[in-house]
Amino acid sequence: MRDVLTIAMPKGRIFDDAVDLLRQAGFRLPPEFDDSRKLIIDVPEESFRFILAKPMDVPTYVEHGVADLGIAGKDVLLEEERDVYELLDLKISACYLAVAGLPDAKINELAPKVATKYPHVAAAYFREQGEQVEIIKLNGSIELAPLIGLADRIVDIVSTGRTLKENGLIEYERMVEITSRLIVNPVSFRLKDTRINELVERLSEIKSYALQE
Ligand SMILES: Nc1ncnc2c1ncn2[C@@H]1O[C@H](COP(=O)(O)OP(=O)(O)OP(=O)(O)O)[C@@H](O)[C@H]1O
Ligand SMILES: O=P(O)(O)OC[C@H]1O[C@H](OP(=O)(O)OP(=O)(O)O)[C@H](O)[C@@H]1O
Repeated sequence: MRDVLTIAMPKGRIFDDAVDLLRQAGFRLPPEFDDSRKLIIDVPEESFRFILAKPMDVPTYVEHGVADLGIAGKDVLLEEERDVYELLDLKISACYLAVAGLPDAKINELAPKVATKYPHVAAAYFREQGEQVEIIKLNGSIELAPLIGLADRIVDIVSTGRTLKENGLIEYERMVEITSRLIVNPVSFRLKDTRINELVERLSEIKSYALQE
């Protein structure tokens, strides 16, 4: 009997891209993946169990071993710093992290305030730049912060750039490119290596096929 692999999937933006990728790799995922509120989806024909989690929580499930594998944005992996291995860059849900703010902001603020959903990434970035900042953690609508005077700058995800533009903000610095990654629990990787390597191989084949095009 094949080992069952439990995979933590991020709900939201990445989900559809991740499902498409698994289907392209030849895994038969039932219609529940297209429209369902279920948080656990078993696919016995493929010996998979999927758990549907908040994107920021995926590495937590994998670190604790309740999921063998997970799909998470590089932004989440940088912020969470969990004890997991990154197996593959899936090259889906591409975006980047940037420092942004108002176009006419004063340059020499003393310890400027930085609003972000990514306090650890932001703190590490400004530390490396030798700049002292005060980090303000928000959970969304980050672009509001400079508009209403809560912060001088923001560190946030940019994809099309539309949110910055429509709120009259500009990008100061592009920090790091983001794509989604396949991550694994280190113990699962040892115990279920055959199945996990097969999954990685099938996903890598699509990647190389896509690159040839
Ligand atoms: N334009 C984008 N904005 C935010 N995240 C993006 C974008 N494009 C791709 N991503 C990827 O999608 C992930 C976030 O997905 P999503 O927006 O569904 O979750 P979330 O913001 O954590 O959820 P919620 O809005 O429920 O708090 C990020 O971790 C990032 O890797
Ligand atoms: O460059 P764009 O294509 O405009 O995408 C970037 C925006 O999308 C995300 O917000 P989200 O929609 O997740 O809402 P949130 O503010 O609730 O996090 C992100 O935080 C930016 O605000």
